[in-house]
Amino acid sequence: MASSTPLDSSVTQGLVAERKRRGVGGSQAATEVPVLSLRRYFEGTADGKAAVARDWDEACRKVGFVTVVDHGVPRDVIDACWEETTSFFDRPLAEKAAVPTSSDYPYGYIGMGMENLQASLDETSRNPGDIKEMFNICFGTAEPDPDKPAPRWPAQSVGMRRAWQAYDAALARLSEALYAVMALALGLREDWFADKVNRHRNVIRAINYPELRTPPLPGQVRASVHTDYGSLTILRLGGRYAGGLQAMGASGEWVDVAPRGQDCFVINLGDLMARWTNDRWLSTPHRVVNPPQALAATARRQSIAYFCNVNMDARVECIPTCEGGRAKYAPIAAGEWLMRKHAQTVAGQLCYAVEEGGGEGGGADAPCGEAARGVAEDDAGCSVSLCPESPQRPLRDGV
Ligand SMILES: O=C(O)CCC(=O)C(=O)O
Ligand SMILES: [Fe+2]
Repeated sequence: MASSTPLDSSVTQGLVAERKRRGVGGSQAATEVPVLSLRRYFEGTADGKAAVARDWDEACRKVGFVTVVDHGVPRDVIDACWEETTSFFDRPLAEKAAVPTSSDYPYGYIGMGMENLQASLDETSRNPGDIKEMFNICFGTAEPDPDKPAPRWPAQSVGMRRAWQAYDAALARLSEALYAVMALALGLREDWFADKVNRHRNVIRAINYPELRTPPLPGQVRASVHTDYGSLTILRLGGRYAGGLQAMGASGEWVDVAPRGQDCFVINLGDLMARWTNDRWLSTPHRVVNPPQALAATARRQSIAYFCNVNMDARVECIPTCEGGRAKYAPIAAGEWLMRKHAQTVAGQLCYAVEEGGGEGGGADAPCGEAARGVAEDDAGCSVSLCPESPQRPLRDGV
């Protein structure tokens, strides 16, 4: 089903025009996200691998999204991570927010309304923040990576650590297979990406989209329109209402990305892969719209995004097989691009403090140490205080 809403139609039209200007391809009407089985890749024959690579190439040229089945990630690993994540989000706000995102730790907890993904496309965006809360972690690799901060966990999270670590290991293996598929699809040696990801900064981002008990603010959605920043994103979707994810087609039409069956991952490419491939492959704009009004009060949604990020110092420049006569983008260091985009989406949002029950104790320190104002209560009786500079409103009263 394709749809568009008037509220963000100017953003959509801007994206369509900008992509036309850059000569970005894609289907005129991307009606469906293709389904791709990785079985033949894992079987290991040259023919099977080449067939998977061809299908991958076609999906990435036309849509930028692909649903992957036969992915090799054990079901119990996925389920354990999923359940630990739901339990985490059910905990009191003060516990969740005890590990906040900050300028020196770009992972951790990001609360309701604290991120506006649309600002990653347009820094001047003053949209209300997205209606979701998140917890992010980056495990890194066994290779030395001195600038990488160690993972920070909330208190009493032994089960969560174990489950998330297992998920990270399994998804990192899947990402290695996908980098090999991508290399073959681009006519490169199968291990072409290996030395660009041996110190990868893959991130698990768990997202809770709570039930909507009161109407959202005008223009406020679960996740505003954006493109992902890195190389690829491996998404697991679910909850009582798993719908809402939409991808933008070449003419600005919005297409529902519906997960097929239970055991699949929805995968989309990010900006660095579009730059690397000189826009042969699409970093497709997408968003998560709100559930229909009639379902909103029970429509809790959860997703776990696994963002595959290459080495921070990897130089991303047009892959020779993609040049086609002219490289469109200047080379860029992957880390620089990723951190710039992340900072835009939480600009002015990092200065929040949390106090349990409105009183003392148990709360996280305000990362910026500045006086805060604008307090709202969450379900667990916690209060969230926003920095005076914050351009966006606290949303605890909006959900
Ligand atoms: O939750 C989803 O389905 C998508 C989230 C997303 O696009 C993102 O966090 O980049
Ligand atoms: Fe995304």
